Amino acid sequence: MNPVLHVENLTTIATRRGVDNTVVDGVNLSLPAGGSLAIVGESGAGKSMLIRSILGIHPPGVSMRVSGRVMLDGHDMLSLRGRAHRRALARSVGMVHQDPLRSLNPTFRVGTQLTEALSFAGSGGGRRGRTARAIDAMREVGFRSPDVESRRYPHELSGGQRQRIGISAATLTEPALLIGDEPTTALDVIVQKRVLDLMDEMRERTGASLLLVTHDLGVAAERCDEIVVMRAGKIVEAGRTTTMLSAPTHPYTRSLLESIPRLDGPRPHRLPTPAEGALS
Ligand SMILES: Nc1ncnc2c1ncn2[C@@H]1O[C@H](COP(=O)(O)OP(=O)(O)OP(=O)(O)O)[C@@H](O)[C@H]1O
Repeated sequence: MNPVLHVENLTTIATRRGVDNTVVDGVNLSLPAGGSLAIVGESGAGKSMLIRSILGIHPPGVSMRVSGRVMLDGHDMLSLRGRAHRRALARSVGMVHQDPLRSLNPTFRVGTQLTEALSFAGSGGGRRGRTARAIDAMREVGFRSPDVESRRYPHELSGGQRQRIGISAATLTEPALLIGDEPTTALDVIVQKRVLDLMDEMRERTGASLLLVTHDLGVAAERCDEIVVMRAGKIVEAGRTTTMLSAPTHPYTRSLLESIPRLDGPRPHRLPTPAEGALS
């Protein structure tokens, strides 16, 4: 079976104020249809830049030169431009952000945002059909009175409810790939578990594959079949979760594992920074 995402030798040079920085350095990875892959690494490792490079979404004010190959759900992403690129993203990718307020428009009711997402992805059924689908989708993510709640603005919902709308919006069009970009970092552990459970449930329902970006190796291990570990733009280790946890080969992965706080173990040490050069 073809992988839903296949990345070959992806390299990104970001230029800001005339200074070049290789933020993604020769990355290769493959995610099978229905599978789950976590990208872990400390802050600045290049996780966000990798996702941006895969999706072709560049931060404002930064020029990014991306080379290599990205096949996503049959789309040759690096060759797409303009409307074709936006359509491919809308059809094939759903994204859950750390802060759902970033992805929701504060000036539109949440129900309208869901129907607009359906419309943009080319979903049929007319206006009425799309509204009914949006209401159903809200019910699927646990809203009890979606007729009423769909008329609320994002700021009128709680943080947990907004994240549920975020997950609903990301899975509504049944994309082949669901990306969680630190989706639970800002949440307490109880809500964190609920959000991750809901993402798993929606994946089961739609058959989507999961690419989970996290600095939390514990979350990665619990939710994903495979893990890649990034450091300074490169993948330093990749493999099945069980293998990596029981027999990590790279010193950096071992340090990440040792830095997970445990109730029964010694207090973890701070990881050395790349500049300290203790690991390579
Ligand atoms: N807008 C930008 N312009 C230029 N370089 C950037 C920009 N954003 C990040 N970088 C650089 O890209 C590299 C990778 O950063 P990135 O944000 O991808 O790391 P990350 O692993 O996602 O970290 P975090 O977990 O903190 O989000 C870093 O060296 C960073 O300084």
